[in-house]
Amino acid sequence: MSRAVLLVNLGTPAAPTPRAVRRYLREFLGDRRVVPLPRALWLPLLYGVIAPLRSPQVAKAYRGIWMAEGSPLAVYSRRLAESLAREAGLPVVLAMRYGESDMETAVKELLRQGVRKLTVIPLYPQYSQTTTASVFDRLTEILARLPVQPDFCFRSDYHDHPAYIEAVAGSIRDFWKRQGRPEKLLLSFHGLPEKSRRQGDPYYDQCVTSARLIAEALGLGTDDWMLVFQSRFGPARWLEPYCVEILQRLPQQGVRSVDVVCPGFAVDCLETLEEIAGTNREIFLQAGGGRYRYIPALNDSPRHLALMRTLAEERHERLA
Ligand SMILES: C=CC1=C(C)c2cc3[nH]c(cc4nc(cc5[nH]c(cc1n2)c(C)c5CCC(=O)O)C(CCC(=O)O)=C4C)c(C)c3C=C
Ligand SMILES: [Fe+2]
Ligand SMILES: [Fe+2]
Repeated sequence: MSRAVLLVNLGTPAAPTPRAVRRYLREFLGDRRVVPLPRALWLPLLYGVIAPLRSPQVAKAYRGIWMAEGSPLAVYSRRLAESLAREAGLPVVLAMRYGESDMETAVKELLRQGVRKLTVIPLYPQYSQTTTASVFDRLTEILARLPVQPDFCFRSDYHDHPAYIEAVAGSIRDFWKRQGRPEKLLLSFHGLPEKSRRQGDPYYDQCVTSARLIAEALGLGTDDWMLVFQSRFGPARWLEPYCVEILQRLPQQGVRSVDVVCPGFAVDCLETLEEIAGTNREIFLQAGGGRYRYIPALNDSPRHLALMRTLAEERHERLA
């Protein structure tokens, strides 16, 4: 029986224009897993206020990071999938949860090619109901409508996998070898409403574990690093500490140089390139900081490729 790997990432607007961003935000923020408010309350607000008001400003942010081949999230995800296909010697398909390269087309195409054993790897190292669970829901929704279903293995998370910890720690080590160490390393993860954590989402705990394991692998002391959360959305309380607040405070505490790494992002995207590498640098320097560096995501590096191979092969063994 033929095997294949399906990598799934979040998805991104088709173009850095208000129109394309509006369409993307409607689909993404219209997902109940992302915003679990009553539809009758949320959809009019999303369609009537949030998407129209937010789109022009977010499109401008995308324009600042757009690459010749497209949105960084799509470009790096595609390159990673292509390299994995070459190295692993089996079909690897990339799909997106929202927007172009939809999951349904990808799954149907693999089945048409005779694939009967499918390893699904959402490109989210830490599980959350807003990301991983939404991919699972969509996958099973697609399979539920098919006459024949493949065996499938679903990688719910890899937050403490030694190959993941080593890939991230190794890339930080490489960076420091070339450019020297900072006074403090910030490990910044995408935020989530605090309420999700209270309701049992394991995301926060997994971020804490990943951060601790990465710091341990680097041999860092407690004062050398800090876990923070970025990309807050809306007025509710999100996971703390907020990255922006820490960056404002650190210079007052005598910390002049920081490096920021985002281990929860498999590839660079709007939230790392525009927010962390762009806006937050200005915030730190304005607050009196001296040197601010962003350490890139794993992207299509050999380290990321090795990690993906390990994850793909482990799952295949179980299915064999
Ligand atoms: C309720 C809102 C949001 C939740 C919850 C959320 C969780 C979440 N998101 C990621 C990863 C990414 N998010 C990205 C962009 C993005 N996220 C939100 C909102 C929520 N995210 C919005 C509205 C946007 C779009 C930009 C904006 O309008 O500010 C991206 C980048 C996409 C890209 O095209 O580059 C990623 C990646 C995780 C991991 C997560 C929960 C853990
Ligand atoms: Fe997000
Ligand atoms: Fe953002």
